[in-house]
Amino acid sequence: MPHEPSGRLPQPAVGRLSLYFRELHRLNDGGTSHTSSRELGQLVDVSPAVVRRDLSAMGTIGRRGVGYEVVKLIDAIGQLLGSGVQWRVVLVGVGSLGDALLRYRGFERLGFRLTDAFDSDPAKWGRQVGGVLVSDASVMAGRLMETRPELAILAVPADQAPQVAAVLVGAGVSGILNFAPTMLKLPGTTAVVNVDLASELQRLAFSVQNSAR
Ligand SMILES: NC(=O)c1ccc[n+]([C@@H]2O[C@H](COP(=O)([O-])OP(=O)(O)OC[C@H]3O[C@@H](n4cnc5c(N)ncnc54)[C@H](O)[C@@H]3O)[C@@H](O)[C@H]2O)c1
Repeated sequence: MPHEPSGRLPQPAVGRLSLYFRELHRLNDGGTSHTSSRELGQLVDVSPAVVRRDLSAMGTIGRRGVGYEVVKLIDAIGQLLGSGVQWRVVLVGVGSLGDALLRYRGFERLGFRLTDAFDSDPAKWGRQVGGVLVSDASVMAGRLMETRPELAILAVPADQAPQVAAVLVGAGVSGILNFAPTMLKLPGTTAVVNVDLASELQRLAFSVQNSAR
């Protein structure tokens, strides 16, 4: 489970910390040991003052003339965002999107381990996708009681999403990353993040259209 202070951070700050985290990994992979609020700010397109404020809110202060130690910052942000621990993640719906997500190798390093995958299509049962076994969705509830994933990725058609989400919640899943273009009505204790790619494209088109005028 994530460390307690993350609950007190405003969502925009959590979003920025996640971006710093990504860029810090990139710097670390490239052999950079220290960074500055100016460099991090440039990488995620915010001002150095915002970077300093976000990092000091989590108790990390850069040293004048030296900056921030990349590895320590990765560790501190990882702990705060819950990536310092392993999360078990189940994926439901192994279609075009689910298949690509199962094959994506970037989740593991952030502490997200895809443990199970389920689909209602018998043609997919028994397949290994990205090293994860795809099973019959009708046995999902029972299986999840054993593997106890904390998080779920929902990649089923929109009309199927509410009932699949209800089964996930019933099996004790605490958070759902929902790719289906529909709003899920779930108990308040279940966290939901909706990723609606089409509406993001619409927002982008709107920005382009309005900045062109
Ligand atoms: N593919 C994309 O780029 C993309 C982009 C944006 C949003 N989405 C959304 O993500 C979701 C998945 O999209 P897709 O393109 O992978 O669709 P898809 O039709 O290729 O795959 C959906 C999968 O879900 C399975 N499924 C259906 N009902 C199920 C159930 N009750 N339980 C378990 N599995 C079930 C199907 O058998 C299928 O394998 C959709 O809601 C779609 O609108 C997809």
